Amino acid sequence: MGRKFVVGGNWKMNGDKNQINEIINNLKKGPLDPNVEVIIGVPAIYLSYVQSIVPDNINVAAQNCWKVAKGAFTGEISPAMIKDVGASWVILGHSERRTIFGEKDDLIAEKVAHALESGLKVIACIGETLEERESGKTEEVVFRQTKALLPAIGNNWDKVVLAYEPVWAIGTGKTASPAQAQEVHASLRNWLAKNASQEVADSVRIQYGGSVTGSSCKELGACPDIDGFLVGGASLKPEFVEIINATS
Ligand SMILES: O=C[C@H](O)COP(=O)(O)O
Repeated sequence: MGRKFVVGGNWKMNGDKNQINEIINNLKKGPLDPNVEVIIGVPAIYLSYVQSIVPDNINVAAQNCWKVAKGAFTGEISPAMIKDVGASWVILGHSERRTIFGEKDDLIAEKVAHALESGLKVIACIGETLEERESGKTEEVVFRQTKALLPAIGNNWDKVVLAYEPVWAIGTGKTASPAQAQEVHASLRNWLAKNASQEVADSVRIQYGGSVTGSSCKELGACPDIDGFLVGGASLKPEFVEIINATS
C-alpha cells in the first residue's frame, strides 16, 4: 500500500529560541531515516524563526489556525499567514484544543476545510477520553469525530494525516499498548472504507499519539495500521530522532 511513515513533533506551548536551536541542531545531526516524513508543530510566534533554520527534510506545522483568511479575530492566525511564512502544515482538533479551549467537531471541521482550501496540509486529531473508553465508547467517539471531517476533507484526503490520540495517553506516561492502538487504527480504516472509500482507507496515514517514547516507538511502529506518530513531550528531547527512526 506504500503509506509513507510520518512522524510529527508537537511542541505545544514549549520552547524558547535557545531550546529551539538545540532541537533543530539535534535533528540536523540525526541522521534521520530518509523514508520518513517529519513535521514539527511549533508555537505560532516561532513559525518564521523555525522555518528560517530548519533543513529541507523537515516540514513545519502550526498548532492551530482560524477558519477564515483574515479579519477581526484578535489573537488568531490564518492558514494564509502560516503559508506566508513558509510553513505547510497545521495540526487541528488536538484534544487540548477540544477540552481546554472548547472546540467542537463542527468548528474543527470548518477549520480543516478552510486550511485545505488555503493549500495547507492538515494533521487532524481524534481520540477518546478515559471515561469514554471505559464505557465502551471508543469507536463511537472516534467515528463521530472523523464523520464530522468527511465533508470538510472532500477529495483532499491526500493532504490529510489522521492522528489517533487517546486522551488518557496524552502526557500521562500511559502509552496505549500496540494492540490497543492497532485495534482502533484498524477499525478506523474499516470505517473509512465504508464511509469515505476503499482508496481513502488504504491510503490515509493514521498516526498514533500519546506518551510515545524512544522505548515504545518500535513496537507501535511495527503495527500494520500505525503509519507514524504524533509526539508531544519526547519531541522536545534528543530521543525524537530515535522515534523518527522507529521503523528503520
Ligand atoms: O500531540 C501530541 C500528543 O498530545 C501527545 O503528547 P505526549 O507525547 O506528550 O503524550
